[in-house]
Parts: sequence; C-alpha cells; structure tokens
Amino acid sequence: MAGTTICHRAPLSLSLLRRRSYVRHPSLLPVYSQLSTDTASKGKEFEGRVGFLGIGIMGCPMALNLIKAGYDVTIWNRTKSKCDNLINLGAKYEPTPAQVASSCDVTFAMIADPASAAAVATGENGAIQGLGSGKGYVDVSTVDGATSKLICESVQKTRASFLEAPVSGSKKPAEDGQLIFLTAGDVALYERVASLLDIMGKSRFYLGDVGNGAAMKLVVNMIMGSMMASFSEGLLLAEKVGLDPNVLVEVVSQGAISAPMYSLKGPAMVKATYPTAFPLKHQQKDLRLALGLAESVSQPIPIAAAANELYKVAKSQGLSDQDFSAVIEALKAKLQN
Ligand SMILES: NC(=O)C1=CN([C@@H]2O[C@H](COP(=O)(O)OP(=O)(O)OC[C@H]3O[C@@H](n4cnc5c(N)ncnc54)[C@H](OP(=O)(O)O)[C@@H]3O)[C@@H](O)[C@H]2O)C=CC1
Ligand SMILES: O=CCCC(=O)O
Repeated sequence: MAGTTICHRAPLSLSLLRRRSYVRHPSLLPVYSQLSTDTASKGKEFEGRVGFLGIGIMGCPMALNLIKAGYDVTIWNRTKSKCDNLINLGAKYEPTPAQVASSCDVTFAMIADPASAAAVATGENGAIQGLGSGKGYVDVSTVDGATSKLICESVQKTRASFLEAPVSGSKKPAEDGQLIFLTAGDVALYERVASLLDIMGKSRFYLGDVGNGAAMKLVVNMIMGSMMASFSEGLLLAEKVGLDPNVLVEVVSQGAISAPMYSLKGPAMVKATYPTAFPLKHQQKDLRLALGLAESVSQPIPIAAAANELYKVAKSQGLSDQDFSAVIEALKAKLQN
C-alpha cells in the first residue's frame, strides 16, 4: 500500500527458521518488511559517522548514496586509488579497516569473498581492532554462514554489535538505491541502521540468527546462476537451429519465464559482450558456497552443480572478471570441441 510500511508476519506453520525469529525476539519484529518510499515509514534517522570498507563495483555506489544523503562517510579500500572519486565527493579516508572502525559509529563492509571478508574484519589492522562497545559492524558481502558467524563472534568479543546484510541486486540497483537487504543478527543494530539501509536499498528482510542472511543470499544466487546457464543454452540452441536469438529474448520477455535479467543481459549476450555488473568469479563463488550449504543439509542440487561446472570452465577461459553472463562462452567452447 502506498505511503505505508508493509510488514508481513510469517504464519506459525512456516519453517523453524522463521519461528525462531519469534522466539528470539519477543518484540515480534516482523520476519520481513518491505518499505514504501514514504520517509515516515522508514527507520529512525541514523546519527553518527559511517564507515565503508570495500570500494568495488558494489561498495562504491552504496557508499556514494550515503554521501549524497549527507552522511559523514569514511572509506577504505585495499587498492586506494579506487577511493579517489568518493574522496573528491566528500568522503573521508583512513588507511586501514581498523582506523575506519575506530573513527566511525557503524562500519559497513562489501568485500569479495569469505577469505577476504574475514581478513578485512579480523586480520592484521582488521576492523575489529577499531571496534568496541556501542559500535556496529555490518557485513554486506556475500559469504557463507560459517564465515559470517566467525566474523560475528570476533566483533562481539570487542562488545560491538554485528549484522549480516548481504544484498540482492547488482550494480545498477546499487547506483539507484534499489538493493534488497537480507539481514540477520543483532536486532538493535538492524533498527539502528535501518535508515542507512533504506538509502541504499528498496527493501530489507530481517531473517533472525546470523547465517540466515547468508543462506538466503546463496539460495537466491544459486537460482540465478542456474537460470543464466540455462538461458545461455537456449540462446545458443536457438541460433544453431536457425532462429534469431534476439527474437528468443523478446519471446521469453513476454511469457511466464520472463525475468529482468534476461531482457537486460540477453541483447548483449547475443553480441558476445559482457560489460561487468556481477563478476563471473563471484557467481562461481556463490554456487560453490551454495553447494556447501546444500551438502550440509544433504539436499541434492544437481542443476546448480552442473551450472557450477560451467562457470568453472568459463573461469579457466580467463572470463573471471567479465560479467557472469559470459558463462555462455563456456558452452561455445564445448560445442567447438
Ligand atoms: N556485483 C554485483 O552485482 C554483486 C556483488 N555482490 C557481492 O558483493 C561483494 C563485492 O562484490 P563486487 O563489488 O561486485 O566486487 P569487486 O570485485 O568489484 O569488489 C571486491 C572488493 O573486495 C576487495 N577485496 C578483494 N580481496 C581483498 C582482500 N584480500 N583484502 C581486502 N580487500 C579485498 C576489493 O578490493 P580491491 O579493489 O583492492 O581489489 C574490492 O573492494 C562480493 O561478495 C559479491 O559476491 C552482491 C550483490 C551483487
Ligand atoms: O550477487 C549478485 C546478485 C546480482 C543480482 O541480484 O542481480
């Protein structure tokens, strides 16, 4: 409904995961809430300094939106030159994650993968060295639950609070402040940073215990990786049997399997161009992590396993830093063999 916050409560018959949210949070925080554009529906305005670690494809526009909204933002990136534009636009800079965390009230991290997210948080000069009571650490990277829990424990040892908040949505939604946050962890921190999430995103889901945000993100990206692999097969098969793949894109866009991703990326894929929004190496990482998640609960995911192999082939072809839609090239290579 326009102008209101829409809160959905899970029926009691839903999964244990959702029921746990109620048990742990007697305030009956909604399992998820979708926000409208009405500022009155948004969380209390955040007060304090904001840190942002990881100024890559996603981190850069996310931090920029916070700067544009008038926040006092301090940034750090391993490759310092990537901070230059944001510094020119008003961001402060600190030379280590520890110094960012020390000088800010809440610090966000948008880092490549589990190993690097853990290193930025807990490694030498890592964020936890600057954290302490009253501070918050919000990891928006896509990692597995085990890594997220490890970071959470390290953060909590400093008496700071932790929220995992991976995002659905790519470069353009990040630029447009239209991301979807999949959060879990400290409920007070979730509420404290709600107004910041609302600047960077269009909706936020609170999913309970740390690990649930990571799991939700991995399931979503598992589906996405398989969809892209299947779409790639369709484009190539259509072309092989003499159909115009551009017409296939149009037909798909009008039917039940329509997805923005196909309309957005299809025309470029037909031209064999893959401007990077979501790097292929990250999609393969997410499939790998989803396979681990599935194994941990003995859930077969054969389609995702097959898709993962395709992304691995694409990586071996040197396509890691191309957009994940370049996975189609792995099928072309197979056809030539
Ligand atoms: N692109 C997308 O569409 C989306 C990506 N994500 C996730 O967001 C995260 C970031 O992705 P994205 O911005 O696309 O990727 P980028 O590759 O552009 O950014 C990765 C960031 O991680 C940093 N980094 C990598 N390794 C290390 C390390 N060892 N130590 C310190 N910093 C390191 C990079 O620093 P440096 O610049 O020095 O290399 C950079 O800031 C990933 O987890 C990804 O899966 C989630 C949703 C969408
Ligand atoms: O992790 C990347 C997700 C990309 C997207 O949701 O479009």
